Amino acid sequence: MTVPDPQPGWALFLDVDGTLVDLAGHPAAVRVEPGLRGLLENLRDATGGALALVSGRSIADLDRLFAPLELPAAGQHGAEVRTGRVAALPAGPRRAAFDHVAAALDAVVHANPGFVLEDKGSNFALHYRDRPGHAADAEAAIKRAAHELGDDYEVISGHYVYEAKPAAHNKGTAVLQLMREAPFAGRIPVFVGDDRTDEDGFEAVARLGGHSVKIGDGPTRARWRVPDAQAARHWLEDYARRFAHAAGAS
Ligand SMILES: O=P(O)(O)OC[C@H]1O[C@H](O[C@H]2O[C@H](CO)[C@@H](O)[C@H](O)[C@H]2O)[C@H](O)[C@@H](O)[C@@H]1O
Repeated sequence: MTVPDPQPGWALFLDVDGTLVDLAGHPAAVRVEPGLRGLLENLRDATGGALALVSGRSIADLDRLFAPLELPAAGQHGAEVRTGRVAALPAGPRRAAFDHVAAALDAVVHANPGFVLEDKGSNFALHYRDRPGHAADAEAAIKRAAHELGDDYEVISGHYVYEAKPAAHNKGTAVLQLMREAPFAGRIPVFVGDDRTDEDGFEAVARLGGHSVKIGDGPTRARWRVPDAQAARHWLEDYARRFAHAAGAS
């Protein structure tokens, strides 16, 4: 495990699936471990509020998952960003095209029992975890969806999932946006994540002179690495303990 020496004045950007919660067979089946909400509250206090969830999930989904906590967050891979309590979709989805694409993807799910569709508002995710032999079908369906949604949509892949998302936004653009605002501005950004989409976050914090921590194996642009999500959470617990009274430090 190689991690940066904990310092006061950090702003923390935390991925969710595979980082704060362990992966599960279905998006709704993840378990928020006892103590995780408390850890997030302690980290929020230790960073003077500069703690954000940066996820592929929608912000509404994050709020449901971590209720009653409503933290600063970036959802849908940066397509929506919230500081404080107001969420905004920077580029409103074209509803008619969205409804048509949703119906087409629903038909794909019906034809492929085991596929799971998430309509997140700006992004569509098509999960094939229960039909791993049919990844190509999921990819083709999401490619058709992205094509129909327009040139400004792209396809990304994650753990047994293909997603159609606005190309202009990613976890890196979300970090840069949050870092321009209080209470993040002026702090040293630290991004922790496990997945390919977290690489944009790693790159953004590197540009700002911050730290990037990759969970698990695999190629990465992150500077630091921990073996698994549990090790990352222990490291974050240590940070919260050390700087429990450092709110406002920068
Ligand atoms: O950026 P993240 O917070 O890591 O979110 C990425 C995607 O996570 C969810 O899907 C993944 O986790 C599910 C639950 O463990 C798992 O069943 C699925 O196979 C994974 O792909 C979420 O459902 C997606 O919307 C996020 O984009």
